[in-house]
Amino acid sequence: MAHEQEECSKKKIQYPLDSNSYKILDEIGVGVSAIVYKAACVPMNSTVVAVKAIDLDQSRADLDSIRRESKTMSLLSHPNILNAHCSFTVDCRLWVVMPFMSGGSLQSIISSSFPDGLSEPCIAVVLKETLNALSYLHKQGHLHRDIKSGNILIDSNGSIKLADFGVSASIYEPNTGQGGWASSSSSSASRMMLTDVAGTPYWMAPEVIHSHTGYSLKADIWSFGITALELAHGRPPLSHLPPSKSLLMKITKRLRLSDYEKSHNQKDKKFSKAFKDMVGSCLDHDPSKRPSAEKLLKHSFFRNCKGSDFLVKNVLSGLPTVEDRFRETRIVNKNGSVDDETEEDPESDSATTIVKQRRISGWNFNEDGFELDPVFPTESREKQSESDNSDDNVVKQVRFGGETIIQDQKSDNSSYSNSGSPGAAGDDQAEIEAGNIEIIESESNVGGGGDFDRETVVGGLVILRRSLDEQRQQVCDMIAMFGGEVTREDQLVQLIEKLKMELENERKKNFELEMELEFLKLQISGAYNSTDN
Ligand SMILES: Nc1ncnc2c1ncn2[C@@H]1O[C@H](COP(=O)(O)OP(=O)(O)OP(=O)(O)O)[C@@H](O)[C@H]1O
Repeated sequence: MAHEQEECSKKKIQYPLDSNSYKILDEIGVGVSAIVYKAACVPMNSTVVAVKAIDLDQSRADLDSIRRESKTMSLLSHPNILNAHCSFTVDCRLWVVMPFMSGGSLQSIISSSFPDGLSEPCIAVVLKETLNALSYLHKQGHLHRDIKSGNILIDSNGSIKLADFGVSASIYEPNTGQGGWASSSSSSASRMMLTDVAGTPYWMAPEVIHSHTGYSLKADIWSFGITALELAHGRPPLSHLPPSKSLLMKITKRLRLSDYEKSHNQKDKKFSKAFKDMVGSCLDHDPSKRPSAEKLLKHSFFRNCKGSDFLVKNVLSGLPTVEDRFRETRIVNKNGSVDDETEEDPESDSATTIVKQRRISGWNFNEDGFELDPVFPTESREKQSESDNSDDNVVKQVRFGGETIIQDQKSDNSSYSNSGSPGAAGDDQAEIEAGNIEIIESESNVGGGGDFDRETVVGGLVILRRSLDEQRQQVCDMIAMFGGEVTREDQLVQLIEKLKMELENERKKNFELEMELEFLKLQISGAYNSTDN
């Protein structure tokens, strides 16, 4: 297919815009919708470059927005930002030609050679250089939106560059083609808000996931904090779960303790107070309380930071080449990857204790443990639940597949005793897999003599069904939001639900009118009787 002329920075050397000028040497990485190659640019003395071939059919951004974005990015210039040499299309792929960073990404380094994370002085150098890039970007009014170690690249001399602006967006351009904007009366950059969901789930700030509230530059600071944890532990929090599940759990703000515990296995690792404090400030749930990139640079953690030579000695020396590392990961993945989305949770089917199945209403950064810690539903609710249990109540557990939900007979509205918030029953269903419904009695709570209260259980199941319907609706909305197709069946179910609601409203209206009519009739007959008398 014909190669199109694309943007190329005027100031830079003109790299050829046809694929024939590049000799592919090796595959060095894969992303969600791209393959990265090491290549030689033949007409330019076979200069080694990296070519990222983005599959435009799979990419969430359309070609226009990628073009606009790469044009904007080519105007940026900073020693810690990786600018592309040029880009052009080859069939249904966009080729982005960029400088080859021989060390590859920090993600590829830790996953191959530092599975438990890097040392603190090394992390400080990497993060400081990344912050330099972020501070510059933010000053120019740009969000990166995908800060993670996979997008931090290192060269043979230890220099660090932030890459991958595939999902980055400018907060000065009201329409980047990347998504919607929440209106703002002020043109101030810090107040501008983006509203679409972008980035990679594990690193996403809460406000990006709950995108209806809008988010801004501080979303990058959250991801920066998660990246710090990733570099320290070797993996970001919740990474033992497939991304979709981690995203869903953040949306519903619900985790199971057993899920959490699996990721929390490095308690003995020690980190400095300054590091913990710096990361903690980035992971504040309130974006306005997170420091700016510029302010972070002044944090004591970065005060006696070493230089790039330190990284050469302590990270790069003895490291296999980026292509060898990539080959290795491919072999490991072929022999059974732990990140497999279809991986079964071994605990989900086993009879785990109720404590393990306790719901978690959110997560907070724990400075001491240097991790995200689970937050349980408020104490008053827990106590209420405990006292209800001791009150000779029959507590039923409704089990869906591997999930157990404790149902309290005395609960006001037959809701679930472990709901974190009012009306949260719908949220609880996020992880419930449709399947065998089993009603069992809690062994520790059969004070009521093991009665089987059919009414309570049926009431609970009706609520459960309603919340499942709501959940289905939410999932459909999410699929649509991510550009996926909602099946015909789902569309019909949605239509039926809508019609049901309309019917219900009409019934309610009719009932009210009938009551009014009855009332009027009574009034008229009363008035008639009194005139009669
Ligand atoms: N310019 C480059 N020089 C050297 N290696 C690179 C370069 N760009 C990317 N890589 C390697 O290729 C890998 C994949 O990069 P890519 O940007 O496609 O994926 P990612 O950022 O890890 O994932 P995602 O698609 O989710 O953003 C990186 O982890 C890195 O090791």
